[in-house]
Amino acid sequence: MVETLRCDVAVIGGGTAGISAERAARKNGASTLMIDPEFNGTTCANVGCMPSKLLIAAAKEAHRIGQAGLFGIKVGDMRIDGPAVMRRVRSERDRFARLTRDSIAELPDDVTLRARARFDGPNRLLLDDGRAVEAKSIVIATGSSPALPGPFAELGDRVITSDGVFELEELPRRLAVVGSGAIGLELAQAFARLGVDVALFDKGERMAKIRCPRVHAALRTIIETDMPVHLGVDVSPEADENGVVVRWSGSHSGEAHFDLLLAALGRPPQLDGLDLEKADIELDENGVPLHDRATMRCGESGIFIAGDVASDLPLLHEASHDGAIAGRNAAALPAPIETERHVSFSIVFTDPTTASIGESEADGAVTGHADFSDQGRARVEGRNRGTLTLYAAAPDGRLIGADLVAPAGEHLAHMLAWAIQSGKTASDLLELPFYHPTIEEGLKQALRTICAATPITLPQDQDTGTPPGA
Ligand SMILES: Cc1cc2nc3c(=O)[nH]c(=O)nc-3n(C[C@H](O)[C@H](O)[C@H](O)COP(=O)(O)OP(=O)(O)OC[C@H]3O[C@@H](n4cnc5c(N)ncnc54)[C@H](O)[C@@H]3O)c2cc1C
Ligand SMILES: NC(=O)c1ccc[n+]([C@@H]2O[C@H](COP(=O)([O-])OP(=O)(O)OC[C@H]3O[C@@H](n4cnc5c(N)ncnc54)[C@H](O)[C@@H]3O)[C@@H](O)[C@H]2O)c1
Repeated sequence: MVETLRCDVAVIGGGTAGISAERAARKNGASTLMIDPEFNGTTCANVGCMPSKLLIAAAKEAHRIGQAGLFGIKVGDMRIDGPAVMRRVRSERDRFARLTRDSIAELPDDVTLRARARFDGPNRLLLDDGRAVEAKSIVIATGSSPALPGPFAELGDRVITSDGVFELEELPRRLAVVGSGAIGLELAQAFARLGVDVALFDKGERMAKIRCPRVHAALRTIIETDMPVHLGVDVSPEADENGVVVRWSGSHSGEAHFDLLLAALGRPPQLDGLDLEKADIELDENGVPLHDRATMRCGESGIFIAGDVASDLPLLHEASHDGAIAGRNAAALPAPIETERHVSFSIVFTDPTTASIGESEADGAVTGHADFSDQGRARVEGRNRGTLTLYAAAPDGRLIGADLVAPAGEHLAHMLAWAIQSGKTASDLLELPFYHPTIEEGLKQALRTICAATPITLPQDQDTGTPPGA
């Protein structure tokens, strides 16, 4: 006889989205169970956001020291101690991971189930420990995992993904990075700035899904100062006695030798083994349950989805928001509440920072540009590289999106995302104070272009001149 556990809301997956869903469901009065085979802390803490930012922090430091000469400061020979760099990445990473595990350990005892779950019906799950769970509603929060297609997988120990890269004891001498999305770009630049001989490849023509050609061209120029970039190429990797030989063809062709290949080829949702055919929900062409982003509900069912597995915006803050929405609505079934979603934005932690916010050059959108190569504060700091394109709706001049690669880009991206979500126009922003001398002043150029291109007026009570270097 199968032991069957019962609850109001069962959550499959104990990562960021699952933890948030369980918390929201319990807060809304539901009895909950959260199921995960490991409860090993989140992807973000173990192999995602945090270790990648730790590696980038080391690279940034090395780069800054390398730039010291620009300011007349002589620092002598810099030596990068690769094993020490990787040790700090891991020890700080382990601390973050431990904190996420501690927060799971603090949950009431009867909430967590250490097992792998699969559907046995729309309201029933089977666990790999032989037990079953019956729930009024179920939240799928199983995350995503790195893609490693055939020719890459065949490289054996000569290929790594983001799951293994932070375990390297030593920095490789020569590294091929295939995939110029967020993961590939961030890690390629970090390793290059730590002295690794890196080359970056992508079958596509656009890095980090940047929409504006002008911003993309600036990004490419910046990345090419750190490494060769091969876009629009088919990559054929092959293991040899010294490492990996990479041959490429397409927009151009060539061959080069590396010690290791980092595959950053996307992260498909983790749906294998969930037996979704028994869940009685509709799937899209990629097998992802169709769902409404306002409720995270799958059709009219009692099943909800949250985080990377939903394949909407595989980002940490979205996973956490998805989870809160799904958990609350799973508890509120059958009366889900619609939530207006945040303006979308993604920040890629290159130096300078790359970001895409909101919508792009939709029909009739007006664009404004700002260039940071001669911007005052950026020049003062020797960080004067990058450009920004703002998109505004015509004819009202309401800001709808932006693409940028710019110094202080993560802060500009937040300001712009908040302004867009608040429905501000270019003119509204120009009425706000801009401190001098700051990187933020660089925005004025783009905002003024938008005012000039739309019927909205430049604010009458503001100076339209520019302080030195603004
Ligand atoms: C290298 C890297 C860098 C990143 N950097 C950033 C960044 O800077 N900013 C940002 O916003 N995002 C970043 N991300 C993305 C971010 O980490 C993810 O969007 C986020 O962690 C997804 O959370 P999740 O809850 O969906 O998945 P996870 O945290 O992976 O949780 C999924 C859980 O489901 C469990 N599970 C799977 N199958 C089953 C099953 N059948 N039964 C039970 N449990 C199951 C797994 O064990 C896992 O614990 C990065 C990702 C990577 C890889
Ligand atoms: N800073 C951040 O917020 C951050 C950082 C890292 C990751 N992430 C999240 O993780 C997700 C996954 O990141 P990712 O970079 O792996 O995926 P991605 O989908 O962003 O990029 C994958 C890239 O690999 C290329 N590619 C795929 N197959 C290829 C092949 N066979 N040969 C050559 N190129 C190939 C694609 O053209 C694409 O440019 C991102 O979508 C992002 O949401 C976010």
